[in-house]
Amino acid sequence: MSAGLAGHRVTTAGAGPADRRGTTGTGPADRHRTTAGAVLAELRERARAVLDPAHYDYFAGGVGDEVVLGGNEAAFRRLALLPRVLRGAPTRDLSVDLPGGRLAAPVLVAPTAFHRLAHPEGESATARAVAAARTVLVSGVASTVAIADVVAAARSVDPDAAVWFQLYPQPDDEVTACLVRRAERAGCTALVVTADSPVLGRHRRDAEHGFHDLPAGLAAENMRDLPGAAPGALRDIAMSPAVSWAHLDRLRASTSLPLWLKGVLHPRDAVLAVEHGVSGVVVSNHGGRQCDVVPAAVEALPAVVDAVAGRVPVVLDGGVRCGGDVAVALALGAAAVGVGRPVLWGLAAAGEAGVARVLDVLRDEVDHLLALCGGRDLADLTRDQVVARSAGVCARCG
Ligand SMILES: Cc1cc2nc3c(=O)[nH]c(=O)nc-3n(C[C@H](O)[C@H](O)[C@H](O)COP(=O)(O)O)c2cc1C
Ligand SMILES: O=C(O)C(=O)c1ccccc1
Repeated sequence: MSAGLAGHRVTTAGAGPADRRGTTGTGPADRHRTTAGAVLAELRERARAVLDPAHYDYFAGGVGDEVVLGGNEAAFRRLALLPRVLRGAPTRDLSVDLPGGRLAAPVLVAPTAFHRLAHPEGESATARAVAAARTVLVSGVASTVAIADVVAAARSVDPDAAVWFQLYPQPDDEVTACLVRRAERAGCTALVVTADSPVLGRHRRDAEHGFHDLPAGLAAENMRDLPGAAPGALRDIAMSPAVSWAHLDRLRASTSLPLWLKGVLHPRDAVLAVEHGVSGVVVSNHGGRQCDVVPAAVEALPAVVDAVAGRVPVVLDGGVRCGGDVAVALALGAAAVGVGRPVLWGLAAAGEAGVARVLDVLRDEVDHLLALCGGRDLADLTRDQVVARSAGVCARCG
């Protein structure tokens, strides 16, 4: 890496894999001019400009008064990292092994619905970008491309690409079982069960736009040809108000795939999840889309990490918008983070290349931060490095 600085040329030896890439539209020179936060904000604005306002607000919006929506990002701004010094390493290893796949960098793509609202190629474009970045796509049951085609798109880029399948347990066990078989047959390498949605959150923005249905030609393609519906017909994705640990047990018994539980905030639920045989826990408040009274995801993280006590990995999603957010979450004990909306903005703004850019700037910024914090690999980010900061210090967010 080299940069002109006050008339001098400053060179860093062995700056690591970041500088050998450049396949995703963010060349080394570009990296010196911008930040992940600025890139993600710009992509969001481009997405806002190209999307139907109802679709933009479906993606952007949250539940209730959107307290938690804003709180996820705000909570990261209140945390700072204390670097360790004189612990240098010429290169860094950002990879992480999780049940269900290896990530080249600790950022996976959280499940979000209806990617074809953002871009005509929908989840296929997302899957190709994620596979090229050698991380994991958690593909939602509410995808507008069938899961078999999502996995095929990922494997067209990398035959070893890992795609996980997210599902809501359906009130009819037979329907749930059929979805699991579909994910297995497609080649998914893990299942993610979302537990924070026994009922749907109430989204004011959707109500104001009258946005309740997908436009003609788009559908939740995984919901075709399921038990209880006519051939070719679509079933609705149902929420299950009576969902219980027994549903999780049946799911656990029905597949040999690693099972993740997503939407955990209470440490005792994390312990129960481990006792019920999950392979991993996702600390998440659904990006502020379900319950508007909960803490920020990063605020809930440390207690869950402590409760799980290393028995399974913990992933966090919600409000991750820059490399610093990733580093803070990892220092607090997350094995990796998920990003939701930034991927939708990249997809809407520039399709596959836009998603690639989101993943690339985040990975590059984490790599740079790890170097600044004296880390050789992600285990070198530890909780003692996280401290509170006074509010209002981020130039971007105020
Ligand atoms: C438009 C949208 C759709 C979502 N759909 C799902 C879904 O179908 N299943 C699920 O488990 N989570 C869903 N989520 C939640 C994400 O998986 C994730 O928890 C959240 O987006 C993370 O927050 P972030 O957007 O701030 O990164 C959705 C989020 C958004 C924004
Ligand atoms: O919009 C969401 O957040 C979500 O989780 C969902 C649930 C059902 C269908 C589509 C998306």
